[in-house]
Amino acid sequence: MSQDPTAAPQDFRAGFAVFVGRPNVGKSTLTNALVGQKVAITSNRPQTTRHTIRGIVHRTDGQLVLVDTPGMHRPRTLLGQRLNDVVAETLGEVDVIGFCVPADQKVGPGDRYIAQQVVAAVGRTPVVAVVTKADLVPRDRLAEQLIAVTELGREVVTAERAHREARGRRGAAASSTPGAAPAERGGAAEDSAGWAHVIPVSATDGFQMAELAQLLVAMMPVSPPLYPEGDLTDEPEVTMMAELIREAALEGVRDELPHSLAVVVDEVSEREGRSPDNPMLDVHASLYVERPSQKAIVIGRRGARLREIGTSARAQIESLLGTRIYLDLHVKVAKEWQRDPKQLSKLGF
Ligand SMILES: Nc1nc2c(ncn2[C@@H]2O[C@H](COP(=O)(O)OP(=O)(O)OP(=O)(O)O)[C@@H](O)[C@H]2O)c(=O)[nH]1
Repeated sequence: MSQDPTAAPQDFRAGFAVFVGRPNVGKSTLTNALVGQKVAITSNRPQTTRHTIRGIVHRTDGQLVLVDTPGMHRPRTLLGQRLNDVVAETLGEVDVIGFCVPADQKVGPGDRYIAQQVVAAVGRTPVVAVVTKADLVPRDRLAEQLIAVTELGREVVTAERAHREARGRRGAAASSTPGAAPAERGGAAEDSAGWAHVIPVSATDGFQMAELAQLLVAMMPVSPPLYPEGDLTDEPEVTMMAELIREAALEGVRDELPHSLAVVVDEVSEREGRSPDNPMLDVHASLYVERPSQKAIVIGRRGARLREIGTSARAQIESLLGTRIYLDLHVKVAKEWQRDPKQLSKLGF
């Protein structure tokens, strides 16, 4: 990255943040709203975000690199297990974690499970509880939710602390060494019993978005910018294309397809003989499903659904790349691929 570190102010802060939470709580929308451009994929189907996609927030006082993770959930298949491994790995590499809970749903076992996982995984990384979709509830219900989320933080942090003490303070010795000063950054599991902050936001109407960005930047370490200005995402375009195709394929399908659909972009090539100011890309992609019945769903009657998927994905990819594309889609059955490590690796999981 060719950034001149001397150009940044001395107290500039930069680092990584991740949003975690149940599927559909608004993590991708939040990332997009903070970054100001569509980088992660949103849809009203749970778990469209499978790959880690980063958006970068550039501010005069700092830079936030947002890592968008898949929703954490209880592992059921090997795929579920891998998703959780990715989440745990990501948690270990960031400077702050945003634990997202929607304002319009009661704090439930799913939220508690994730809160426990986060607190158990992070050690001294601060956790900010973000109450999303604040626009969906009246003020009094928002206040109740803030109290419930604060209470959840106290509960899981206290329990985790007790658990660590019971294990003979393994790993805690370092943090109690004078000078280690985890208090400086408000480590959730170390200092106060609870989240470092609790903040309500709405990504759709912009409520508290600037405050959230400021809060997160303030929690970054002092550092020169990590990426040059202008970079909105460093996710390879091919992955973005696959995500857009996957999103189009899931749209309007009500069964279990989300867990059974993977998209691989097999080839991208420039169409020959086009003028340089009007180029065109040929994109060949495969949609992998688990069973022939699912293949039929994706293809639809006489290929009608697959054509719709192609049209919708093509429009999205064209607007992403700013180039005309020809999109060629094939649907393939990869039997039980969710449980087969070899297939998983082939598909990039
Ligand atoms: N009213 C309202 N809806 C929101 C807000 N943020 C997200 N949504 C909606 O909630 C749904 C889920 O949002 P996503 O951003 O895809 O959720 P996610 O947590 O990234 O979901 P996964 O990718 O499944 O983990 C979408 O239909 C969004 O439009 C918000 O602030 N207000």
